[in-house]
Amino acid sequence: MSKAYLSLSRVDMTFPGPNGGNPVLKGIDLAVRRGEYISLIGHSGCGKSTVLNIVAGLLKATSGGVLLDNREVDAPGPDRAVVFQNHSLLPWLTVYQNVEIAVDKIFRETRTPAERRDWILHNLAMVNMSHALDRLPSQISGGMKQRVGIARALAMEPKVLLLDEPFGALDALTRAHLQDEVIRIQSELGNTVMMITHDVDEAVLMSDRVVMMTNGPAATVGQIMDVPLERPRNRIDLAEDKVYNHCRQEILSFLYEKQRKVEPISPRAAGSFSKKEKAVA
Ligand SMILES: Nc1ncnc2c1ncn2[C@@H]1O[C@H](COP(=O)(O)OP(=O)(O)OP(=O)(O)O)[C@@H](O)[C@H]1O
Repeated sequence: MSKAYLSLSRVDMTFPGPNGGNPVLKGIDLAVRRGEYISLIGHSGCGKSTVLNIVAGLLKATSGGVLLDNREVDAPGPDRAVVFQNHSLLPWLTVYQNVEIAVDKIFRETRTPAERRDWILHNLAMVNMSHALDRLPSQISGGMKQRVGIARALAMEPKVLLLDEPFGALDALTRAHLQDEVIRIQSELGNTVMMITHDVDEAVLMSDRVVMMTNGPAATVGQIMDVPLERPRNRIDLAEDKVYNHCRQEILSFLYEKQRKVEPISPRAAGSFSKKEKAVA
């Protein structure tokens, strides 16, 4: 593998708590190439968002470190843009203004107002939102809000795009549509992307590699799978593709055989189980 652009080395994370705290991550090692699209998949609560938040600089690892383009990550910064499952648009600003606020912050010193305006319009056009520039978030659909969030992230020209279940709250058709748009944009721009997902098909369809995490506590990287599918990828053709189905199978086997979890059927049936699932792996 060529030199890592983003690397996590021996990352441990223990949240404070009784009896020495809650060890969530243990010895996470991961090297991501420039322009690579990787997905993190694993059972609920295993620590995927914690990994992403450490890369974003929103959380500090208990030990170990993160390097991005040879610089240590120790705080949030504009070189890492995050898109969350539930959009984080400012409700009192229009679509245009929500992107403008990020662009002005980053490029105020280096680009003229006209250049910044063109850049905002360009990024909103890329996600097909040019028709709704003056609308407020309350006046657009969930899928449109996610598009604006993606445009805002892209407009920051981050070194890494961090996507935390970006399509998780969308209906199936909107989700498919937006996945295709992100695939197209990534192929045009060559972004380095780390995406969290629960969706096996989404992981295979979009990623160059899928990172499978073991169950917590003290979750780590259990397996990393290459997705050797040519790009551009077409979701309809892939349904019949042997390689695609093999990749799906590999993830399913990891999640439901090697890292199987038993979930209580209902709180009443759960008896003395804690709210979190009980791992039996
Ligand atoms: N700030 C925090 N303080 C204390 N514990 C936390 C904090 N953030 C996460 N945790 C705990 O760390 C564990 C992993 O959480 P995390 O959100 O990273 O998992 P996840 O794999 O992203 O889950 P999901 O798939 O359900 O979103 C959980 O047990 C959670 O309660």
